[in-house]
Amino acid sequence: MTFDPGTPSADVLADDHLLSAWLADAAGKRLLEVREEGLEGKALKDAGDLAAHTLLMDLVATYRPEDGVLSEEGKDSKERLGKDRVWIIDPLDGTREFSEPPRDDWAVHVALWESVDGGRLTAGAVAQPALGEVFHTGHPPVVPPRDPDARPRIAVSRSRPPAFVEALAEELGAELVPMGSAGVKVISVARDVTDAYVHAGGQYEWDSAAPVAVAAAAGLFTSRVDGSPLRYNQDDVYLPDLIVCRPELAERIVAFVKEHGIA
Ligand SMILES: Nc1ncnc2c1ncn2[C@@H]1O[C@H](COP(=O)(O)O)[C@@H](OP(=O)(O)O)[C@H]1O
Ligand SMILES: [Mg+2]
Repeated sequence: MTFDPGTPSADVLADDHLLSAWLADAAGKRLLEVREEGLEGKALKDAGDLAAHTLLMDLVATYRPEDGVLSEEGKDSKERLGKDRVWIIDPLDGTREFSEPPRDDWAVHVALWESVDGGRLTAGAVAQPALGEVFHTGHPPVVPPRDPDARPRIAVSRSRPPAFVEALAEELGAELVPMGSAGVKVISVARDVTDAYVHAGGQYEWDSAAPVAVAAAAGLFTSRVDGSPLRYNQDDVYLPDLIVCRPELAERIVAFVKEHGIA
């Protein structure tokens, strides 16, 4: 049987924060079901991408029919560039890890960009279905304080860690913590599993929009690696690098990149 997300309550429908969380949760539950269908490898990855994308497109069209959409798995209609509200969605981030049960480092990303203040993320949710958790801007994670003398931890890709992050870790006396999914890495900072996620070399708006919305709502520092703001709903959706970290680490990380670059 295919998972039925039901209908969001009136409270959820009236609030973009809660709706983003509801959408991410629904797609996550669908993905848990796909993971039980006996598929493996590429077939499992493809089935997951398609099931979560199809469900989210249906739900956004039903509950926010006027809004634009940018999804990793959909064709990019440039109509979104004329919209005041655009949902930026990665139906399954960490596809590789999704296809390696029982790994839990994969996520569903649902963000809302609005044209206010020159354009910015206004709501977002990251579901980690295998943990049974949805992190969202309606009730942002509370980042616990950390001993300033503790060794910093930096989240990196488990399959393609950028070389410069190793040099950065050495400079900061930090340890690298490999894991899958951009969303899981960003949220690991909010959960105090790590203190920073630094990435360069390639990514797209959907990989970071929802996680960055949640991180910013939790009071974390977010920027491009050169310290400039992350911008979303652009014509070109390639957004190859980012920093998400505890505010107290930001200056040193940006200074390191300025001095050494990312080559
Ligand atoms: N160099 C690169 N170019 C393009 N996308 C990249 C990338 N490095 C990471 N990503 C994307 O960022 C997400 C997290 O990757 P990683 O786990 O290696 O950090 C993945 O998203 P998807 O799983 O949605 O494809 C991956 O495709
Ligand atoms: Mg992704």
